[in-house]
Amino acid sequence: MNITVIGTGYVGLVSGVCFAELGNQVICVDKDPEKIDLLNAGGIPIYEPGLKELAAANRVAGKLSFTTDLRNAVRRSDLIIVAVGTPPLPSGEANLAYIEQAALEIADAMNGYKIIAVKSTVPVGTNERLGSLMRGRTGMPFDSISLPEFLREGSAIQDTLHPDRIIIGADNPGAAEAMVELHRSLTEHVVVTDIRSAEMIKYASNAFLATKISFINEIANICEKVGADVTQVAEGMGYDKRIGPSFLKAGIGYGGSCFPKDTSALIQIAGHVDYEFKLLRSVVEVNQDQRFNVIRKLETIFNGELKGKTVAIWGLAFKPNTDDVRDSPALEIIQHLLDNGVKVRAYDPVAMANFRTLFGKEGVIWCDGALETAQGADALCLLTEWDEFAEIDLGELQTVLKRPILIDGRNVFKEENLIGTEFIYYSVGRPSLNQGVRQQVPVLLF
Ligand SMILES: NC(=O)c1ccc[n+]([C@@H]2O[C@H](COP(=O)([O-])OP(=O)(O)OC[C@H]3O[C@@H](n4cnc5c(N)ncnc54)[C@H](O)[C@@H]3O)[C@@H](O)[C@H]2O)c1
Ligand SMILES: O=c1ccn([C@@H]2O[C@H](COP(=O)(O)OP(=O)(O)O[C@H]3O[C@H](CO)[C@@H](O)[C@H](O)[C@H]3O)[C@@H](O)[C@H]2O)c(=O)[nH]1
Repeated sequence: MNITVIGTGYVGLVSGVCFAELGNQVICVDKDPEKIDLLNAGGIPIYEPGLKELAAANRVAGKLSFTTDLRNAVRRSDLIIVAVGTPPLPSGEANLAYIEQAALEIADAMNGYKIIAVKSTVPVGTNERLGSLMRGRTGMPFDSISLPEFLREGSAIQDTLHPDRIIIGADNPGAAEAMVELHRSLTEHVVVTDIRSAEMIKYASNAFLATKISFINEIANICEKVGADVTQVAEGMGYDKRIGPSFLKAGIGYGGSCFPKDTSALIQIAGHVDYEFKLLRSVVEVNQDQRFNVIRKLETIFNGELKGKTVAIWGLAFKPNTDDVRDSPALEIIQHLLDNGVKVRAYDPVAMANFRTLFGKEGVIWCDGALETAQGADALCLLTEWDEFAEIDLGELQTVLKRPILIDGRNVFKEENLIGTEFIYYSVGRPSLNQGVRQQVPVLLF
C-alpha cells in the first residue's frame, strides 16, 4: 500500500519504518523541519534499539522517505495514518489541538478516496468528531479507522512486528477489510470492532496495566510491614493464568508519556458522562505516592534530616532502553530532594540531555558515569533498572560512596549480590534485605 504517516514521534516513526519493512511504500511527515532534516541525514530523533538500522535499510531500499510536505504526501497515498501527540491538558483531558489541525490539513490535501487511520490515543468519540471536521472541509470521500497503538518504548520494533493483537475500529466493512489485509502477516489476533469500542480498548488496556502496577506496589508496601517478599509474592501470583506474571514488578511507580496521561484522560472521559471512576482514581493516587517511598526511606535512614546530605541518583528515564523522560518519577524525586537542601548528583546512560532540558533547573551535579555519580555521596538511589547498574561491582561501589547506603527503587539487586558487602540496603517490598542482609524480618505484633 502507499502509506503516509503523520507525526514522527515514537508511534509515527516506528510504524512508518515497520510498514516499510513489511513491503509498503511509506512517507513519514512531520511539521518539525529539524526532525525531518535529521531523519533525512540518517539520524533518529529518539533512542530506540534497532530503529536507526531498520530505517536506514528501508530508506536505501527506496521504501521509506521523510518530508514536511504533508499535502504532497497525502496526495500520493491511499492510507493516511495519524500519529501526532495527544498530550495532557492541565485538567487531565487529552489535548486534541494537534490531531484536529492534522485532520484539517489532510482534508485540505485530499485528491480522492483515502482511508484515515488514527493511531494517536484519543477519547471515545474523537474519530467521529474528526470525520465531521474533515467533511466540513472537503467533499472528497474517505473512511475513518481507529487503529490504536500498543507498542512499548524500548521494545517498539518487536512490539510492532509481533503484536499481541491488532485492533481495528471501523464503520465501513471494506475499509476494515483493507486494514485486516495490511496487518494479516503480523498476528492471528485481529479484532475488528466499532470505532468507539476501539478507542476505549486503548484506554482500558493502559488503565488495567496501571492498575496492576499500583496493586503490586501496595502489596509491596504491606510486605514491608509484615515481613513478606513481594518478588516471591508476584511470582507465586503470576503462575495463575488468570493473573499472569507481567506488570507485577513493584518499584517507584509508573511514569512515561502514556500511563499517567491516559489514566487521567480516562477519569475525565468517565466524568463527562457522570461516572466517577473510583478505582482508577485510587490507582493514580497510589502511583503518585509510591515514588516518595524513596524519600521516606532516606528520611528514616537520616533520622528525618536530609539537609546538607549528598544523594546520588542512578537513572533518569522512566524505564530502561529509552531516552524518554516524560513524567519520569525521577523529576519529582530530584525536585523534592533539592527543595529539602540535598545536594544531588545524577546520571543516566542515555537520557541525560532530555532530562536536563525537561527538568530545566540548576542545582543538580550531572555526572558522566555510574561510579563517578556515587563518589562521596551519603546515599545512592537507583531509579531506573538499566543493565549497566545491575552489572556494577558492588565492592567497588562501596568504596567510592561516603556511606554504603543503597536504596534500590527497582529491586535490581539480589541477596547474593549483597553478601560480603557492608551495604545498608533498602529495596521495595523485600524487608528481609533491608538494612543489609544480616537483619532479621520484623516481628509481627497482633
Ligand atoms: N509513545 C508511545 O510509546 C506511545 C505508544 C502508544 C500510543 N501512543 C500515542 O500515540 C500518539 C503519539 O505519541 P508519540 O509519543 O509518538 O508523540 P510525540 O509527541 O513524541 O510526537 C508527535 C509528533 O507529531 C508531530 N506533529 C504534530 N502535529 C503535526 C502535524 N499537523 N503535521 C505533522 N506532524 C505533526 C510533532 O511535531 C511530533 O514530532 C499519542 O496519542 C500517544 O498517546 C504513544
Ligand atoms: O511491572 C511493571 C511494569 C512497568 N512498570 C513501569 O510502568 C511504566 C510503563 O512501562 P511500559 O508499559 O513498559 O512502557 P510504555 O512504553 O509507557 O508502554 C505503555 O504505554 C504505551 C503507550 O500507550 C502502550 O502502547 C504500551 O502498551 C504500554 O505498556 C514504566 O515507568 C515502568 O517502569 C512498573 O513499575 N512495573
